[in-house]
Amino acid sequence: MELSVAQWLLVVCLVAFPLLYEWSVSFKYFCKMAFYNGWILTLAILAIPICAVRGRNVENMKVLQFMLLHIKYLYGIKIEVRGWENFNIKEPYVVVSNHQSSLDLLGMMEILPSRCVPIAKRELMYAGTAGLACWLAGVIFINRKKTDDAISVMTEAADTMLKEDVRVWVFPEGTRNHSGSLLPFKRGAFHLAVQAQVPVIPVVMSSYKDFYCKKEKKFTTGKCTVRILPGVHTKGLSSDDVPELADRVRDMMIEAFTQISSERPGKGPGVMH
Ligand SMILES: CCCCCCCCCCCCCCCCC(=O)SCCNC(=O)CCNC(=O)[C@H](O)C(C)(C)COP(=O)(O)OP(=O)(O)OC[C@H]1O[C@@H](n2cnc3c(N)ncnc32)[C@H](O)[C@@H]1OP(=O)(O)O
Ligand SMILES: CCCCCCCC/C=C\CCCCCCCC(=O)OC[C@@H](O)COP(=O)(O)O
Repeated sequence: MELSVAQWLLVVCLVAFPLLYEWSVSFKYFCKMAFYNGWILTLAILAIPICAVRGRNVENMKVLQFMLLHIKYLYGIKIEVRGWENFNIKEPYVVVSNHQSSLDLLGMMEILPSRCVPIAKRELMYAGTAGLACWLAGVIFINRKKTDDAISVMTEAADTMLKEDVRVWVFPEGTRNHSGSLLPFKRGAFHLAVQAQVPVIPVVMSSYKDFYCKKEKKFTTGKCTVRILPGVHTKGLSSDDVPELADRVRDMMIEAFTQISSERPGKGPGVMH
């Protein structure tokens, strides 16, 4: 049997791809990340018409949550959640969490409370189908390059939280951080909570360094612990109290991060790049 050039190429690809995938840690990393983004963009195509029926509405976040929940199984990531009881508050609140990577979406979807929308950088709105799906689900977009704009969007959010019974999820580090600890906090989330006089609920996701490292191009299966900490009340606080509030919450989160990241013997939060 004679094979054509195209058939030879196909055979080489079919053999080479799995071999390369198994042998090269970084090839595997690129494939897994590309599939992660590609799969989310594809799921968004399905989510858009379902969400569009309701128009822009925070209830659509449930659709996205439901459609994204299976991804942890595709990647063999076990997520253990602790502190569910701390979400048992009927009123609105501000969730603040650490931000290591776009994989945080998995932990976020695992515990996302009802009627809760994340605050995201404006660039995400232009991420094709995912951006449109986020917009339809009521994600609040801020322009990080224009402080005044970002602040006025967040001030408006304080109003919306109370009027429409909405919770808000903020990454107070303001950017992804793989350093093995938490960056200094930006204060927007805490101004928001004080303006709306609602509690801040810190959420901490343990270090991914056992299974994911952007710098080493490593991405294997693994386990992540997500801890929901007790809410910190803001009743009676004013904007003068924001720096102290932000520092207090950050200290609580660093302590929890260090603890849940170093539970297995010989493991610590270490440095992840
Ligand atoms: C099925 C298909 C699915 C498809 C889609 C799937 C997706 C599903 C949805 C998931 C989406 C997830 C999205 C995650 C995305 C995460 C991100 O994008 S993180 C990046 C964006 N987030 C943030 O930046 C939040 C944190 N940032 C802040 O809080 C900042 O403070 C800021 C409000 C943005 C302003 O930042 P900056 O311009 O850098 O200025 P600062 O120095 O921080 O602040 C200046 C000054 O102003 C004070 N201040 C801040 N906020 C307020 C306020 N609301 N009111 C009054 N004053 C405020 C601040 O305290 C500073 O003053 P100070 O004296 O120095 O303290
Ligand atoms: C036609 C246009 C095609 C665009 C393709 C874009 C690919 C993006 C595909 C899927 C989007 C996945 C959604 C993941 C949501 C998580 C977002 C995220 O983690 O954003 C990072 C942001 O918090 C901090 O950004 P920086 O670390 O400051 O940077």
